[in-house]
Amino acid sequence: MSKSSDKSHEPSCSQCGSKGSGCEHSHDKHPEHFEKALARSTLNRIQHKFLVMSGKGGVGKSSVAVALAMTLARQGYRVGLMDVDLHGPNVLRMLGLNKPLDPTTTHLFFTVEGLENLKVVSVEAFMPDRESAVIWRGPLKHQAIQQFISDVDWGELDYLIIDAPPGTGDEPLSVIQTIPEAEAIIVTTPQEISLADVRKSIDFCRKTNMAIVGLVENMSRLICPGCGKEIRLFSSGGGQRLAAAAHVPLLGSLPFDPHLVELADMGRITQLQPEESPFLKAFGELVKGITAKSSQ
Ligand SMILES: Nc1ncnc2c1ncn2[C@@H]1O[C@H](COP(=O)(O)OP(=O)(O)OP(=O)(O)O)[C@@H](O)[C@H]1O
Repeated sequence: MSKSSDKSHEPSCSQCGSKGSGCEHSHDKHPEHFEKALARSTLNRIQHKFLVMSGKGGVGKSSVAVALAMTLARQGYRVGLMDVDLHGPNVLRMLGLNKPLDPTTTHLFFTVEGLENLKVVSVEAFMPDRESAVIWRGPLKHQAIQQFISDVDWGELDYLIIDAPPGTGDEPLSVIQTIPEAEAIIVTTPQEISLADVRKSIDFCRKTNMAIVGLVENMSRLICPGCGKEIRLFSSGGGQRLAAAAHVPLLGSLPFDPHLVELADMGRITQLQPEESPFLKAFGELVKGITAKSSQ
């Protein structure tokens, strides 16, 4: 089959299933059908979709999403990173992607120097400046998330990592509606106040039929740079207890890492190396667990 006649990647109409001009339904009258079909055609070319979420704010969702995407990309996987934390997007800042996206570009994603197999998309790229607040209600957020899928030229991907805002509101719900096969990676810190909110995230996943890949406990301990002794910053073992009680796997416990804060603040998170960063080092095992599960 010649390339030009290959319609396998063209979206098919959600009403009749025909591709391209073979469809008799009016998509001018119902553009949402076409948008949905376009999103589905894009999603069919992405193997695994993970939503990084938590009931609690500030537990390290973005850090986990970025480090996961970075580690997978370093291992040679084709990775997309999509920031749907519409009110507090941090992904571009952490990666030092400060320049506005070229408005004439058709592919609508950023690439990261040295990690050309990592594509990054964030609402921040479309705001007039980085200080502008997004003041949107649910339907607009839903539309934005759908367009992040349908309008971005993601191409073939092994993994799409989606960074969600805290809680169980519009954004994770829109992700599930747009990407029903998305699976959750839930981030918590060990203290009870965080675990209580995370139980709600687990309940959210169960009520919406979203599969849970597992739980990640972040900031579980500090490794003293002087003597190497482990210091428990918060109460210990919370992630493990919650994982056991909720019957979800504990994917890993990530240590507190001052290097991470420093480099993320400077927009140089890609300079983190597992040899110097206990946080990134712990991702070695975590990614092994995730890739093993996703290849089953
Ligand atoms: N393991 C860690 N060690 C040290 N600092 C960390 C760790 N994880 C996250 N941080 C720091 O904590 C802060 C919050 O992290 P991050 O933005 O990833 O959290 P979040 O859950 O995405 O936040 P939000 O709820 O606002 O979206 C950042 O300054 C980040 O550098």
